[in-house]
Amino acid sequence: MKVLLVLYSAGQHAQDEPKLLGCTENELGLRKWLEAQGHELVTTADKDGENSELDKHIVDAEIVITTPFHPGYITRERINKAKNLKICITAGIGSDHVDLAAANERKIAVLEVTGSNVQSVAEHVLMTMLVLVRNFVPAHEQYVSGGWDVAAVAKDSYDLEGKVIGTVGVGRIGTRVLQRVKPFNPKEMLYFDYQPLAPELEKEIGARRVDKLEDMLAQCDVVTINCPLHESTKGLFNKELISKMKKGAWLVNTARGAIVVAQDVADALRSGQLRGYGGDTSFPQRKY
Ligand SMILES: NC(=O)C1=CN([C@@H]2O[C@H](COP(=O)(O)OP(=O)(O)OC[C@H]3O[C@@H](n4cnc5c(N)ncnc54)[C@H](O)[C@@H]3O)[C@@H](O)[C@H]2O)C=CC1
Repeated sequence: MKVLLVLYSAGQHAQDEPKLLGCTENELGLRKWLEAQGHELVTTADKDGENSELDKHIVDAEIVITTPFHPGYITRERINKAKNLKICITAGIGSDHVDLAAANERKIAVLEVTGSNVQSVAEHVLMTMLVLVRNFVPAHEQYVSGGWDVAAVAKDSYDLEGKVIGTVGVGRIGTRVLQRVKPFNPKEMLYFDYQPLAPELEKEIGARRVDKLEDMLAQCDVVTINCPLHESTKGLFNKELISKMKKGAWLVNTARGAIVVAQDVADALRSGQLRGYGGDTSFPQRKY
């Protein structure tokens, strides 16, 4: 079988740290094993534009593996060209870089490594909440550039303690976020999801389910987005939904950039409707 691996190139960093597996140099540690099984492995970082290596090799590849960090976008056009494609694997979580409808029509299986980095994301969410609420970045920038106007920093610096925190999506990451927020003594923790938490877990965490997203947003000081990007979450946080949030709330979106409308977030930050926004992903994912 021909396996096409689309990863970022790490250069010297790959040599510095051989455990940095998600790069073209270290190839997820797959080459030796795949070749021993008689498969062909093609690895590339070149994924954009019609003449990319991805476009060249997808034509006869049977398996494509890519990551959300340097995603090879598997569009309908590419799927149409990929006559032998049987499996798209996401070396991570979130397969929105694949046109799922087109893959489904062709019966191409789309698989991901469920649970693979959920702790890292939950910690990242907590870090982002603290950094935003504490007004850390402006304070840091001010200090390293030689200034120190303490009042300018202090007037916008708060604690997580006593705040209402809500998550959109309470799957593997959302649950871990709530578990990590709990020791900070929030006033309340809320969640919006189609699926309720198991009653014992809900009780253990001390979170409350809210049936309507808008109702949850109206109560939250901090909102964290932990649902997948799909047809009904694309552009979900637009001007209208953001206007339903509590004025001056913080929004943390480590899920996917396209769940928010970037311009509407920027406008809300300027108007003060949002006090801060923290992201971890953008759309399209920024090039290296
Ligand atoms: N920044 C990063 O590096 C990473 C980001 N992610 C993102 O986080 C997302 C969630 O990951 P997991 O928690 O592992 O997935 P999961 O499948 O365990 O949980 C997702 C939850 O979202 C809920 N959901 C789906 N649509 C919803 C909607 N419209 N409103 C509210 N809830 C909704 C589901 O019912 C489910 O409970 C991934 O799909 C991915 O986009 C995941 C890993 C790394």
